[in-house]
Amino acid sequence: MSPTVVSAPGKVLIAGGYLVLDPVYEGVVVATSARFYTVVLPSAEPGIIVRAPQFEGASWTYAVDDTGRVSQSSGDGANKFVQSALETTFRVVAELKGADALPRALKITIAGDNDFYSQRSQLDKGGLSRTRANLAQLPPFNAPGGPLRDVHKTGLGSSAALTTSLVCALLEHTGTAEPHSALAHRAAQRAHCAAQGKLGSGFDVAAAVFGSMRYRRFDPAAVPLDDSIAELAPRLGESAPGWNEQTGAFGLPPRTRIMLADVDAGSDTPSLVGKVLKWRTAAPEESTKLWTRLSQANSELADVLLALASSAAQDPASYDAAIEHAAAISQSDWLQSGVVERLARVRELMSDIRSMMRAMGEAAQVPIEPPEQQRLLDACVALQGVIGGGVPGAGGYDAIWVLVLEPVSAPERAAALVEELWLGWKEVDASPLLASESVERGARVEDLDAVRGLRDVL
Ligand SMILES: Nc1ncnc2c1ncn2[C@@H]1O[C@H](COP(=O)(O)OP(=O)(O)OP(=O)(O)O)[C@@H](O)[C@H]1O
Ligand SMILES: C[C@@](O)(CCOP(=O)(O)O)CC(=O)O
Repeated sequence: MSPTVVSAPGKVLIAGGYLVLDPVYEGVVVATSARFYTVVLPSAEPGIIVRAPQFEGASWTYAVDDTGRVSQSSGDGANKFVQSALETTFRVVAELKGADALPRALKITIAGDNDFYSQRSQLDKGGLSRTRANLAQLPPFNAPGGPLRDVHKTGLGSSAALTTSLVCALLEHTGTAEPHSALAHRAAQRAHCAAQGKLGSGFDVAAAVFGSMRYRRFDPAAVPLDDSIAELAPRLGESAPGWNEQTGAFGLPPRTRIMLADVDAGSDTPSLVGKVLKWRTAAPEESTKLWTRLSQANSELADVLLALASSAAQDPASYDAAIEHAAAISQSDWLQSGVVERLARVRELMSDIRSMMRAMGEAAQVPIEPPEQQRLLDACVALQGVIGGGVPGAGGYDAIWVLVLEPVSAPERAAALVEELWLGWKEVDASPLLASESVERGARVEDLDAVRGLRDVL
C-alpha cells in the first residue's frame, strides 16, 4: 500500500497580534514555504507508532480502543500534540465510519522543514556563516541535535503545523475527509487547543489548513474540549454550531518577498499576552482607541496589498515596470501614481502599525517591539528596495519579518542587502531563515518522492 503524505505550512502573523483574539478584529497571516510533513504507512506490528526522526529518542506508541480513544503504551515521555491529534481524529473516524475503520497498526513519521528549528548550532559546528546559501546546503529535515524538549524553535508555529498535518493525514488515510474540509480544520483546531490547554485565536491552525488569509476568529465556545463529551463529530462537522470564523483570500503581491529572521537577543520574551489583555481590561477607553486605529491600519494594509496583487493580474507588464522603478529609486520618492503610490502607502501603514504596537507595549509594559528590535527594523526598512517590516505575532525579542521588492532585473538585490545587514548586525544576533510565502495554499496531499529528502528519514 502506498503511503499517505500530507503537509501543512507554518505561519507569520504580519498584522493583528493580540487584536485577533477578539472576533471584532481581523489578523493578516502569511503561510510559509516551510512545512511539516506527516507520512502514514501501514505496519506489521500492532499499535500506532509515531516517530519524529529529527530528534533523539522521539518515538511514541499508542493503542486505540473501539471509540477512538488513545492511550500511550511506550515512548519518550508524552507528546501532547501528537496524542491529541491522534485521539481527536480517531474519535471522529470511529463515530463517522465505525470501529472497523480505525487503523490499529500504523507507522507514522513526522518531519518539519529546517526553518522550524534554529540551525545556528548546526552551521556553527560546520564552521559555516549563517547565510541563506549555507542554510540551503544543510540536508533536508536536518536533525538540530538532541531531544525535542531542548529544541530552539523559530516561531513559525511548529505545533500548529504538526497537528494539522497529522490530523489531515489520518483523515485522508482513513477516507474520512479531505485536508481542506471544514471537518479537517475544526478537528485540527480542537486537537491543538486541547493539547495547548488554552484557546488562542486559532489563526495558526487556520493558516496551516487553508494558507495565507485574512482571519477573524471563531467563538471559543465552539471548541468541544470537555473530555466527557460523548460525540465529537457533530461538533466538528460542516453544520456544527459556533464555528463562525471568517476567512478572506490573502496573498502578498507578486515581485515581493517576505524575509524572516530568527533573532537571539539574549533576553527571553516573557509571556506578553496575559499582560496586554490585563491592560485592555484595566484601561478600556485608551485601549479601545488604540485598537480601533490599529485595526483600521491592519485592514487597510491587507486591502492595499491585495490591490497591488490585482494591479499585477490586470496589467503585468506595467506592474513589473513600476516595481522595477520603485526598486531603483529611494523610497521617499515613491509618492507617485498607481502601483508605486500603493507601495508608499503599504510602507507608511507598516510603519504606523509598528509605532502603534510599540505604544501598546509601552502601555501594557511589555516588550512588543523592544528597542533592540526597533533599531534593527529601522535599519532594515531604510535599505533600498525594502517596503517595510515588523515583529510577527505577539512580538518580543525572538523574530522579525521584512517585505522586500524583487524586480525582474535584480530579484535578489534587496534580499541580499537585508541579509548582509543581518549578518553584520552587532546588537542582537539575527539569522535569516530560508522560508518565503507558501505558493501552495494550506494543507495538501503530497507524493512522497516529490518531497526532497522525505523518504530518507522514514
Ligand atoms: N517534529 C516534531 N515531532 C513531534 N512533535 C513536535 C515536533 N516539533 C514540535 N513538536 C511538538 O510541538 C511542541 C512545541 O509547541 P509549542 O506550542 O511549545 O510551540 P509553538 O508555538 O508551536 O512553536 P513555534 O511557533 O516557536 O514554532 C513540542 O513540545 C512538541 O510536542
Ligand atoms: C498574541 C496572539 O494574537 C498572536 C501570537 O502569535 P505568535 O505565536 O507570536 O505568532 C495570540 C493568538 O492570536 O493566539
